[in-house]
Amino acid sequence: MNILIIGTGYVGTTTALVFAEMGWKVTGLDTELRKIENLRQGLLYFYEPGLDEMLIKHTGSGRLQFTTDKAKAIRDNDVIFICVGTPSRPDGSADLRYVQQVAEDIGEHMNGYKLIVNKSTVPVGTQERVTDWVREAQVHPHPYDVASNPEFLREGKALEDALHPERIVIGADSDHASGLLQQLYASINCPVIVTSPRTAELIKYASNAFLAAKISFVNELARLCDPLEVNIKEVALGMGLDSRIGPKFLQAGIGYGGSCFPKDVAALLLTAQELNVRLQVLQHVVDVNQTQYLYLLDKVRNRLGTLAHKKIALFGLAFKPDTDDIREAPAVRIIQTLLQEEAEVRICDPVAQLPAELKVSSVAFSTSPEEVLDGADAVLLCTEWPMFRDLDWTRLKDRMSRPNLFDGRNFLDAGRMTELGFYYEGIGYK
Ligand SMILES: NC(=O)c1ccc[n+]([C@@H]2O[C@H](COP(=O)([O-])OP(=O)(O)OC[C@H]3O[C@@H](n4cnc5c(N)ncnc54)[C@H](O)[C@@H]3O)[C@@H](O)[C@H]2O)c1
Ligand SMILES: O=c1ccn([C@@H]2O[C@H](COP(=O)(O)OP(=O)(O)O[C@H]3O[C@H](CO)[C@@H](O)[C@H](O)[C@H]3O)[C@@H](O)[C@H]2O)c(=O)[nH]1
Repeated sequence: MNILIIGTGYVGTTTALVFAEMGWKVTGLDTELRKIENLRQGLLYFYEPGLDEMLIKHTGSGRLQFTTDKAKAIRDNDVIFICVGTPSRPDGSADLRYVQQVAEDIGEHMNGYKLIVNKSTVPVGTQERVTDWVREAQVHPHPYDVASNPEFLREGKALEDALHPERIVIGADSDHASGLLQQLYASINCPVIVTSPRTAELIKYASNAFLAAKISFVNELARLCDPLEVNIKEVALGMGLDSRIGPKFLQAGIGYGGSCFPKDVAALLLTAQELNVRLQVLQHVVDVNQTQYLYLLDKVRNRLGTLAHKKIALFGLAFKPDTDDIREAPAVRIIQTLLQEEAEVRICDPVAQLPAELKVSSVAFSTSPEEVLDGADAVLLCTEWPMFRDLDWTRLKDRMSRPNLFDGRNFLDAGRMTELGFYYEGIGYK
């Protein structure tokens, strides 16, 4: 079977590489020529550890090629994975315009049986809509199946997650389609759930919503830990050892960001609203997350008084370590609020870049921690890049005007930082 991956973003590129690694012949298709030209030369246009080596390996092995020629790519391949973006519309619903475009392209150019697999995160019922869009665009009636195969990889760990997933979910309404998909994934050793497309689509949203809920739960609890003078990290450790709870996603901080949780939680809430079902827990998950970064800023204000004309350094811009992605990053919201309050902001991140709207005179950017700390009234740690733990904090302290350290990820050792002479506050952790 030849595989076509449509959309060469995080998910598409990783999926293409993983199938090439499994020995399949894979083509990556995108509308953006610049991305395709880079990928052909073995160059990634985003930062994701491990992907570049694998890209060079497989563009060289001849198992992986990239193109912008959709008609030929659709004709030449039997299995087509849709990996395009499904961004939020202003009302929070998932914008399916790219999925629809791809479905129509497939319908128009198909020349025989195709297995169309949707990997993008899409609302329940999308498999049926894709089936219709393909049929309506067909020039000649060719047979096809549409299956759902949601992706669970994390940015920063994309390759590891895609090569060693904890489960594969296949939503198909034909044995032929689910059989082909199981054959494609045969060399991956993990539980495979074969279910209906609607169930598969909901499993994806439910998983992200639950993980987001874990984070908001622990974040809210961290706010209680502060006045109780209890350490949230120890509470989370004690809770997480119960296998029914588990230790992961109990790290309190400034809230979740990224291209998935905020968008997918919003889309699930909208689906429920359309069906007159109230998802009250999930609504509260959003409310907590939207105020969590402000909680850190309250701490800074309590310490410094007004933020106007204060020099505030931020360590970390990306929504999490090991990525340059700043979509919905809490750090960006923090910077916007600091600017509204007329603070002077300096930011250090090893790979993420400032977005155009933050390239203003009161914002300075550097990859050097020393530089951003010069004369600072406070430093706010927003992304737990390992490099921030390994810094010579004693030396850094001397560069600051006042050694105030607000750790938005509870990443540094509070005791050690206090011993070094910092005023240290984390989230539910001192
Ligand atoms: N980023 C993640 O970690 C992650 C993980 C799991 C699931 N998802 C989901 O997977 C989907 C893709 O996410 P992503 O982060 O890879 O998106 P992305 O924005 O990085 O990439 C999407 C790609 O699709 C291309 N594209 C758009 N329309 C096209 C068309 N008509 N034909 C060909 N290419 C087209 C774009 O140019 C872009 O390169 C989303 O639904 C997302 O929610 C993302
Ligand atoms: O204990 C935790 C764990 C995470 N986060 C934050 O949560 C956000 C999301 O982190 P993570 O889930 O690691 O990254 P994503 O790449 O957004 O991956 C999520 O979203 C993807 C897209 O749907 C899914 O495929 C993944 O399974 C799901 O983990 C980040 O801002 C983290 O800082 C916390 O605040 N506390």
